Amino acid sequence: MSLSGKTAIVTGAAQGIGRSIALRLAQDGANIVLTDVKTDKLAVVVKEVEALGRKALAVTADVGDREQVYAMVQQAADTMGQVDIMVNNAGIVQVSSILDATPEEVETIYRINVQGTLWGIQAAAKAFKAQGTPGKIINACSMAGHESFPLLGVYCSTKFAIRALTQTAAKELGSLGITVNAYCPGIVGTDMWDFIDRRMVEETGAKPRETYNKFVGGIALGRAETPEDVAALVAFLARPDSNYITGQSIITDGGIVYR
Ligand SMILES: NC(=O)C1=CN([C@@H]2O[C@H](COP(=O)(O)OP(=O)(O)OC[C@H]3O[C@@H](n4cnc5c(N)ncnc54)[C@H](O)[C@@H]3O)[C@@H](O)[C@H]2O)C=CC1
Ligand SMILES: CC(=O)C(C)=O
Repeated sequence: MSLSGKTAIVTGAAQGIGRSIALRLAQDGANIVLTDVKTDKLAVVVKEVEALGRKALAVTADVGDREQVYAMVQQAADTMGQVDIMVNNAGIVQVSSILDATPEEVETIYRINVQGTLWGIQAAAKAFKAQGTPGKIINACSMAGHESFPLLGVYCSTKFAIRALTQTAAKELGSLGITVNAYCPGIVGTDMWDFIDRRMVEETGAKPRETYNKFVGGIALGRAETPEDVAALVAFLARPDSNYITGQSIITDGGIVYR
């Protein structure tokens, strides 16, 4: 119960990795503010958090909209009394070649992945500062934030950007007692990978599941990552054990990308 009495905000918490992070932080004692654009699915995760004996608050918000992010963090602080941990998990993927990427696609993914993370860092850091408390900011990066992959170039560039934001925020906020780190998963079989696999079929003529299986086949530990594997790293970054770590984008991919 190392997070007992703490409040964590998790964005993109309605499903996939965000849901698992919310449940793991709740198991570790934290009350959870869950935010996403999928209101119905959020309601299910609220019940799951409450079943673990923690308080849960769902706030529908689009992380790409700065005002909505600030309002969500304020609502979290007002309802829970304080916020201590911010997990900027929400993100989307796109599959297109460098030659085919369109302005609309690029604008959308940068608005959600890059600006969404930036607004989350800003709003959380300002809340910690106003409270006069230290805090932990934890961003979703990817192994694709360390190495780029064909047809995922624009997505990878957003994750490289998140690594840069993580380093800079760590340098700027360290004197306030705020740590800023990122988790970098590998191949996690969520809706995101279903989408990547479908688009790879369209783009390359690969058979369904062929791209996913090829990536999984390259993992040193011999299996795909689970959302719970990712949540375990996030839980470490959220608890005092990681207090002397900041500015790091830590790979958890079972052995694909080595840094
Ligand atoms: N699945 C994977 O293999 C990997 C995922 N990641 C990252 O982990 C994070 C979570 O990914 P998954 O759970 O796999 O994806 P997912 O697609 O299953 O879930 C993403 C969640 O984010 C929410 N979301 C999307 N746009 C939003 C917005 N504008 N505002 C608020 N919420 C929004 C969605 O509604 C959804 O609930 C993402 O940042 C992703 O880039 C990183 C490496 C690998
Ligand atoms: C989805 C993702 O982050 C990959 C392929 O690394």
